[in-house]
Amino acid sequence: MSKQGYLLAIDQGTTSSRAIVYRASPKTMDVIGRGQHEFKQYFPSDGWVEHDPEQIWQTTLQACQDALEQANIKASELSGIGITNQRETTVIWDRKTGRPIHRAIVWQDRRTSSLCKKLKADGLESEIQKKTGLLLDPYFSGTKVQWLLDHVKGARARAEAGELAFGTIDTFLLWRLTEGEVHATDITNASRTLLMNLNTGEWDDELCKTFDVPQSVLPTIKKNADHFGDVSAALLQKGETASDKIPVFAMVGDQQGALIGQGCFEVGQMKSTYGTGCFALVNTGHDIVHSEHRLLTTVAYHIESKPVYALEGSIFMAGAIVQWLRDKLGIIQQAAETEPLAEGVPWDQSEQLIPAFTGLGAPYWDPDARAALFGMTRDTGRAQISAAALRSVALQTRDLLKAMADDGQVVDELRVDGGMTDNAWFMQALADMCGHPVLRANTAETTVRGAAFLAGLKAGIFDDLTQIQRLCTSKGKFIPELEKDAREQVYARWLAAVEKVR
Ligand SMILES: Nc1ncnc2c1ncn2[C@@H]1O[C@H](COP(=O)(O)OP(=O)(O)O)[C@@H](O)[C@H]1O
Ligand SMILES: O=P(O)(O)OC[C@H](O)CO
Repeated sequence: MSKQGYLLAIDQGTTSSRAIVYRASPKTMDVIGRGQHEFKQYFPSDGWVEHDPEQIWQTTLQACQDALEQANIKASELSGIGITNQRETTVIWDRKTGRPIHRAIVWQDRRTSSLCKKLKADGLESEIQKKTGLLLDPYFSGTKVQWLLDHVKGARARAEAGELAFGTIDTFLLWRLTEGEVHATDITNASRTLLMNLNTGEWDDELCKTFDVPQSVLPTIKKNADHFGDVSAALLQKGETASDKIPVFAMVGDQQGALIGQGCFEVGQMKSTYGTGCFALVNTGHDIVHSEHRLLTTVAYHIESKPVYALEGSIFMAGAIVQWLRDKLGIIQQAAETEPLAEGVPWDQSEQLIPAFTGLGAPYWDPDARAALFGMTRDTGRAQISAAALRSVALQTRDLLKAMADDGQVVDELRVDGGMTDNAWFMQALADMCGHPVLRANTAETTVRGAAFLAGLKAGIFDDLTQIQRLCTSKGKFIPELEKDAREQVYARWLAAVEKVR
C-alpha cells in the first residue's frame, strides 16, 4: 500500500464549515488547500439555538470544493475523506427526499431543560449516568430528538413508519455525501446522544424508551477509522467522473478529533480546546471511569479491538466571553486586543468575572447561575475587565483539572489548541492558574488534523498511532511563574465568587 497520499478532512463546527486537503506521509502532514465558510445562527427564542441543515451542507460542500481547488489536485486523487463535527447537534430528515423536517437543534440549545428536570425528578439520572457517562442536561441529543418528534406535526407517526432518519452532523453529512446511500454514525458521536450504552457501544432499548425515540430512526454505529461509504468525485469537483468514488474513511466528534490531532494516545494525556467553549478531555485508556465530580465519561476513540475512553469537562463560554467584550460591551474591536490590554494587570487584581452567561457547565452544571463582575473600583477599565475575562477561562480550566484530580486523573501538562491559544497572555495565565506547563500545538487545526489522521490510518498511509504521535509536536511551552501561595489565593477567591452567583 502507498505510504503517501492526499486526504480531505472536513470540520463542520458551530460557527463555520472548514475543509483541508493534506499531503500526508508517515513523516509529513502538509496543508495544501483550505476552504472555510461561516453560516447563520438562529436564536428563535430565549435559550434556543438552531442551524439550517441546508446551509450546513452547502457551506461544507463549498469548503471541500475550495480546498480541492487551492490544493490543485483532482478529487479522484484523494486517498480518503475524514469528517469531524460539532457534537450533539440534532437533525431529523425524510429518508426519501433527504429534506430535514426542522432546523437542526444546536448543542447550546436549552429548550429541553424542563424535560431534563422532569426526568431528574423521576430519579433517572444516576441510572442514565451509569449507562451513558452523561448527565441529564439539554446539551445532549436525546431530549432534542424527543422534542422534534413531539413538536413537528406528524413526525412521530412518520418516524414509527420508518420514514425518518435521525443524525448528528457527521451522520447528516455522510448521508448527503453518499447521496442517501449510507445512514451511519461513529461511536464518539453516538456516545453524546444519551441513547448509546457506553458498556456495549450499542443503542440501548431502555434508554430509547426513556427518551421515547423509536430505533427505526437511528443510524448504524461504527468505529472511528472504518469504511463509512463512498463519495462520487463529481460531487466534489466539476468535470470529475461520477463513477470515480472516494471512500469516507473516518468520522469523529470534534473534541475527540482534537484529542487525536494532539496525539494524546497515552493514559493521563489531556488536551484542552479553547474555541467558542472549552472542552478538556483526558485519556483514561480502556477503563470506563465514572466521575464522582460531575465530569462526563465519553468514548475518546475506537480504532483497534477495544474502545479508549476519556473523562471530559465541558465549559460553554470561553472565546465566547471575548466575543461578548467585543460585541456587547464594545471595549475591544478584535479578540487579539485583549492581549496588550491585559498585560499590565497584576495577578491579584480586585475584579473578578464569573462568566455564567448561560449558566455554568462542568463541574457545576448549574443552568440557573448568571454572570457577574465583582470587585470593581474607580480604576476599573477595559484593561482590568479584559484580564478578568481571560483569567476566568483559566480559572474554569482549573476547576476541571481539580475535578479530574479528585476523580484520580492527575495530569502533569496541558496540550492546548483553539482560537484563544493565539493569546500569549492567556497562555501564561493558564499555566499560572493551573500550576502546570501549557503546551501550544504546532498547528491551530488540531481538530481537522485528527480526522485526517484517522482517514490516513484506514487508507494505509500511517501504520499506527505511534507514527501519528510523532507528527504532533508543540510550538510553545508556557511554564508557571506565579508562586504556589499566590495561585491558591486567587483560586480560593474564584471559588468564593462562583458560590455567589449560584
Ligand atoms: N487573540 C485572541 N485572544 C482571545 N481570544 C481569541 C483570540 N483569537 C480568537 N479568540 C477567540 O477564539 C474563538 C474562535 O476560536 P475557534 O477555535 O475558531 O472557535 P470555534 O471552532 O468554536 O468557532 C472566538 O470566540 C474568539 O473570541
Ligand atoms: O464546534 P465547536 O468547536 O464549538 O465544538 C462544539 C462541541 O463539539 C460541542 O460539544
